[in-house]
Amino acid sequence: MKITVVGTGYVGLVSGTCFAETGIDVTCVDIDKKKVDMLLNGEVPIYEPGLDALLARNLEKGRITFTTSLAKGIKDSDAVFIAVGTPPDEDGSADLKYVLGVAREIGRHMEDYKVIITKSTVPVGTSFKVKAAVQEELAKRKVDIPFDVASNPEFLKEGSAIDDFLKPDRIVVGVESERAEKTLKRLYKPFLMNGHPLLFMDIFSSEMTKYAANSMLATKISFMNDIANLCELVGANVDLVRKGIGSDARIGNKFIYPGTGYGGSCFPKDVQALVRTADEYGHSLDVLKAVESVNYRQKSKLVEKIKAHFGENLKGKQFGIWGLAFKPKTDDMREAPSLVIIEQLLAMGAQVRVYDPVAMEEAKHTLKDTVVYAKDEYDACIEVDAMLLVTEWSEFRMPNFRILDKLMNNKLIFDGRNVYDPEEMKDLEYTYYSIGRETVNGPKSEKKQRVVA
Ligand SMILES: NC(=O)c1ccc[n+]([C@@H]2O[C@H](COP(=O)([O-])OP(=O)(O)OC[C@H]3O[C@@H](n4cnc5c(N)ncnc54)[C@H](O)[C@@H]3O)[C@@H](O)[C@H]2O)c1
Ligand SMILES: O=c1ccn([C@@H]2O[C@H](COP(=O)(O)OP(=O)(O)O[C@H]3O[C@H](CO)[C@@H](O)[C@H](O)[C@H]3O)[C@@H](O)[C@H]2O)c(=O)[nH]1
Repeated sequence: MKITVVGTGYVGLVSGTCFAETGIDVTCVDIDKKKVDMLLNGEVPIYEPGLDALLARNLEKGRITFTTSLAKGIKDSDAVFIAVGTPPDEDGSADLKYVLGVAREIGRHMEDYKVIITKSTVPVGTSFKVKAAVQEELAKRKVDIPFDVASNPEFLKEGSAIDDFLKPDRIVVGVESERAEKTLKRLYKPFLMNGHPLLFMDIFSSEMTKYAANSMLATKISFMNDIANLCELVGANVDLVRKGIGSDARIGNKFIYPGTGYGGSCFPKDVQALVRTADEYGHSLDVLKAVESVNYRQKSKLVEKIKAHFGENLKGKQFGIWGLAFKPKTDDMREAPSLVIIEQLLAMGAQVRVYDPVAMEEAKHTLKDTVVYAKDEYDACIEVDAMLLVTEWSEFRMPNFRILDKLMNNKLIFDGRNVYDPEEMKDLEYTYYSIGRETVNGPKSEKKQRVVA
């Protein structure tokens, strides 16, 4: 079986490589020549754990190749996956120009039957726009080549993308013909052998499932951030509350970690796009509107604590930031909370030193020369007035506090991911702010009035 994947970003490259791993013959197409050249050399342009080795193996076996020519890429393939970006348009809706551009190009070049599958995250009804675009191009060519469209949203997470793809909780496929269903069943057969469910449904429901899934996960996070903020006010500990509610199987213990707000290339844009779609239908998604506003507020949470500690003017103060990427195990800086935090600190006159194990180069595109790029986490703390932990990389979990004590001007930490144990911070005599927990060794005015029965 031969397939083509158009777009070699996080989704296209991981999908293509994982399909190749099952023995399928894969051609990946991208308009970015530099990327294609790198990939042909076995160099992976993004940081995704395990991807280099998997790609190298499949390149060596000749099961995967890369090209900038879609015409060449789709020749003889049974299925074409569209996995290009769908960034937010000015009004928050998904911009479909890349997806529909690829659809038109497929229509211009296809010579035999294909299933054209939209893997990008797209609003309900987009697969039919893809169908119309292909049909239009075939009509211009005055040819009648049969094809089907299908929807197969992707649920992988950055940082664990390969595992998520090879061992998915489920595979969702929207189809409107038996022929397309048969092709996709064959394609996903190796995954079914491991017992992962393949859910066939109509195309509208499949497209909607992707937005509903991301919106539900974003809702859990914003809910927990709101509860964490209340925990601080009433003197409760959100870590205990999280464990207390997470052990109820109906709630579940995943995606209920409070922090500095959700970021990344998916949740912010997908929640926004679903709200926008609903508005277009005259339906207000009030829950999701609240999810967005809580998330917006949460990104300023650490800076609010800094303001309460130091006051509004941070001139002459220096801060060390640990972690820049929107989450650990990725170099993706899209919608990273660190960017909001740094912008606010700089606006208040502070100086900032930053360190991230893999996202420094990506971060430079946005932060340019506004910050000092440290060589490691300790270098980021030289003569700083406080350290801010923003991304919970595992290497930040057990720092050598004796070294930090000597480097920092103050023993002061603002932890945006609740990585450290407040009891240990107390023993080490740090002033320690975290999310949804009592401040350790904080100013006296911080002490909360507990409600006593
Ligand atoms: N990143 C994720 O974790 C993730 C997970 C699930 C779903 N998604 C969705 O998948 C889609 C892709 O996301 P991504 O993060 O992989 O995007 P990305 O920006 O990393 O990659 C998109 C790629 O498409 C290429 N491209 C653009 N136009 C093209 C064209 N006409 N022909 C060939 N290539 C073209 C770009 O050069 C780029 O390499 C989006 O809709 C996203 O919402 C992303
Ligand atoms: O309990 C949690 C879990 C996550 N986050 C934050 O949420 C954001 C997104 O994290 P995650 O979902 O792990 O990463 P993504 O790679 O953005 O993956 C999401 O977005 C993808 C693109 O649509 C989907 O495919 C995935 O299923 C979905 O989890 C990050 O900023 C995390 O820090 C929290 O604050 N608390």
